[in-house]
Amino acid sequence: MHPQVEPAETAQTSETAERSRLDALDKYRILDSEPEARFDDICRLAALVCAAPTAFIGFVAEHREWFKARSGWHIDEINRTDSICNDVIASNDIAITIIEDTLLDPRYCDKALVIGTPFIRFYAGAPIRTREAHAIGVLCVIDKVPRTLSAEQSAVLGMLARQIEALLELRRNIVELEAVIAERDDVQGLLLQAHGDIEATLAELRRSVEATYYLMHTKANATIDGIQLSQYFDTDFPGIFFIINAQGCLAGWNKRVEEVTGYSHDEVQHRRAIDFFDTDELKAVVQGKIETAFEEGSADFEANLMTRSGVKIPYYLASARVEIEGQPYLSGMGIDISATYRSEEAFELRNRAMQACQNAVIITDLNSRVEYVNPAFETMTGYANADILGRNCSVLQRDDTEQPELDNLRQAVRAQTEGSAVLRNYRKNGELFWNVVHIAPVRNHAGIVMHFVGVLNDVTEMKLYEGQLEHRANFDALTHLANRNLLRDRLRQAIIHAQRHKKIVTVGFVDLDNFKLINDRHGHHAGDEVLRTVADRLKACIRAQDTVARYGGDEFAFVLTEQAGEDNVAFLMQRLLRAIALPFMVGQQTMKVSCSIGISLYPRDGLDSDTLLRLADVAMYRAKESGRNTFQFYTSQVNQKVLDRITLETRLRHALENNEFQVEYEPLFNLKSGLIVGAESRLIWTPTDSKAVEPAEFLALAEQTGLIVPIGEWMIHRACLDNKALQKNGLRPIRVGVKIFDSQFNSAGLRKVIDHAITMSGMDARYLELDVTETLLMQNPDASITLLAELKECGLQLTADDVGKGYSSLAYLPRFGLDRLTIAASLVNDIGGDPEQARVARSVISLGHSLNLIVMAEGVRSAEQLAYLKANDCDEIKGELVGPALPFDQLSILLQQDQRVGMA
Ligand SMILES: Nc1nc2c(ncn2[C@@H]2O[C@H](COP(=O)(O)OP(=O)(O)OP(=O)(O)O)[C@@H](O)[C@H]2O)c(=O)[nH]1
Repeated sequence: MHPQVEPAETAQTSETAERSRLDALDKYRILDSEPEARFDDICRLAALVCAAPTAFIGFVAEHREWFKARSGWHIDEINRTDSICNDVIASNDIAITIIEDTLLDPRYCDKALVIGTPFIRFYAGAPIRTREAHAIGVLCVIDKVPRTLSAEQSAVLGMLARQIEALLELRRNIVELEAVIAERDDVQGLLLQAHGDIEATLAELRRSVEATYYLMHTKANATIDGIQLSQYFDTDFPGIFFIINAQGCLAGWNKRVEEVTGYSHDEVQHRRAIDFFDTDELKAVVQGKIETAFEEGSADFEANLMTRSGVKIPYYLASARVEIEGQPYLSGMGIDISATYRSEEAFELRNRAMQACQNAVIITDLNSRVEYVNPAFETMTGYANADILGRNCSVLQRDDTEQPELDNLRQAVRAQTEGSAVLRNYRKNGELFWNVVHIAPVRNHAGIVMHFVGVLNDVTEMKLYEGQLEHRANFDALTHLANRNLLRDRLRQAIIHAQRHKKIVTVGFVDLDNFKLINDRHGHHAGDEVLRTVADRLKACIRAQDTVARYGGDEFAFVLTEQAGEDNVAFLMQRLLRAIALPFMVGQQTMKVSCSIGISLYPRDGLDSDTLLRLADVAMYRAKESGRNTFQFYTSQVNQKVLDRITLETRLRHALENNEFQVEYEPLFNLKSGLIVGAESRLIWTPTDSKAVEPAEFLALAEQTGLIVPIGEWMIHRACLDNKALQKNGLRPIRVGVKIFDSQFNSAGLRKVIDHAITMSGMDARYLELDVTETLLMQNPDASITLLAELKECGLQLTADDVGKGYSSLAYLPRFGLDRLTIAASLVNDIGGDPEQARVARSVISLGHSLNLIVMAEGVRSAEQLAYLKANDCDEIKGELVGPALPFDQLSILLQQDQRVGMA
């Protein structure tokens, strides 16, 4: 181990790795390339799916990050030192890098792009890697607010990065193929030349045959055996020349024969022609050729000549029969075709590179006529080589030639540059498919463009999938209406149009009234059905060119253009309210639902989409406050009221964590003994920065916002803990009553909350009394019966509050498993004033007793009321006459005194 040399080695290794990464990046020729539609599409889709305002595709070069495509950002490149993507590249991690809040990360909190435009708070980057696994770029989405990505969004981002890699491979294929095709063109030139040489050999052969005749006839005494013919053939011919006699032996030859074979004159003399060849098999072939030439007049063939030293040289050999002095001879010639062989091999090799390319390859001439397609092209298009050779490659578009992207390719061909396009092409069987096409000119060694090469990638499936993603990102799955994304987009477009043409845009915000109850009573499934019905009705009322959207939950919104004035809008709103309020069937049940609508107008109320939507929402709140099932235009007064409500809501949301709630207890007395038998808990809210807020003011808001559920839970815990504390102090045990609010009653998990409160406090459950209003119980009596039975299993006591106020529940009351009834305070109040109401109070007492329930009267203010209740056998009372609600300490003192209240 040499620890001291490690850092230097590591530095060197990373420097080498960086060098090869930069080399790999160069191979794609992507830096500073023209914008390309496909990269732009991917970028836009990444932003849409990840619901991010900005996305970009960046490539990290030596000193800079350069952006190939951007959505929602307008910078071409940044310094590498400012780049967050640089870290993604450096980590060489294949996973997506997510920085949920850059300001909380010391590596990024002071980066220029974090503290300045575009103020990156959230960053997610999927690396783009080469086939050798070098990270060269990143597909990123960024946001101005801290956040994260869902698992699905991460998966889509990764998949889009893979698409970019496939596009890059097309570019790299092109770069590699350009070289291959240029070499192939050069080799083809050599081959043509070699074939020309063979033609020349044959011509020379004819000449030599004639010359041999001439020689033999003019030099009457010449013997031809054993002579070197070169002296008679003063020629530049680079090949060998020979004469073979009837015995198959060399009778004459030129000097080249000895030079090529390495045999001396004497060795060549009378050597059989077949002795210049290697194997017996080959010798037999050559012998056959010689015999053919003697019999038929000529023969030619290719074979390896073997030299004296054993080297084999490929030769093209041709011979013709001649007669010399009445004797048959063969006059023959041969040329070395090693170079041709090599060229052919090279040609084959280049062809194989294109054949093996996974992407479809097409080579055309300068008039776009197809010269070559590889097997992948055949598989992709269904066109075999023979179908398409010589045809214009526009055959792939059939009649669909008006595609704007085709101009990119036409322009590239004209300018003899690279170009790319996303095209609708058609297979041989007529089926449409989507292609990414990248083309480039191919230059020969003299720099002249001879061909164009195109590489095609079938992206049909990807296009379909992207279409689905886009649909999902823009439309609501339940109702198929536009979602808030698309609505905002449409609203922005409508504003631009209205600005140009001096028109009005109407923005409406619709919220269903008391929709929660539908879910609670009939289940989520029925709720969904209601939402779908409302969506259909809204759509039916609004013109097709306008936009209706599901904004979220039970909220809808619409954007209307071309509406002439408020009167028309008001008329339409009335129609809308009526349409929504019509009864409809869900399963076997008839249902009704109403909605509240808020409206804002461009340009009167606001000039941008965010403001208009916010103000329509504000107006909708006002419509709710005006009693629901109505609409309201935005006005500044509306704004003030709603602002007050929103302020209150914000404070209420923090009240629990700020410990701003207390509980007070109103004592309950037994009418016979006069002793305290219970205490009714009451919630008090005193915000830290203001005076106490009236329960009437905040409880309704807590109900509407759903905050009542955690607040109610806290109250149950507090009441149990306080009551147990009294018992721990040795006081006589009493019941503690807790009112259950509507949302609490309907929320899942009330039983769990109660179990938890009882266990945590250690109080015996029988000292807990839950008070539920009769109205609430009767909203869905069957469901109430089930829930109350479940709650009773804990051992607690149940009281029906406000009995006698309205509902006639005689059939149900016995089935609720109650322990007590409380006579409605309004009835008690009327005792002494309205005899009829007093009689109703008396009936409630009899009814309770007939059901074996304890009956309590609340809100007792006067001695007269007390006397009446006592005379009619009411069991328990509370009210200002006998004692107000008290803080825990004072209740404790009161219990310590355990005084009887005079009940005379
Ligand atoms: N069935 C169903 N319910 C949903 C869906 N999305 C949200 N909700 C429910 O819609 C209800 C929205 O209730 P709110 O608008 O807050 O209250 P509300 O009962 O309509 O009362 P107001 O708006 O004050 O009239 C909540 O109970 C949500 O759980 C959904 O996709 N399907």
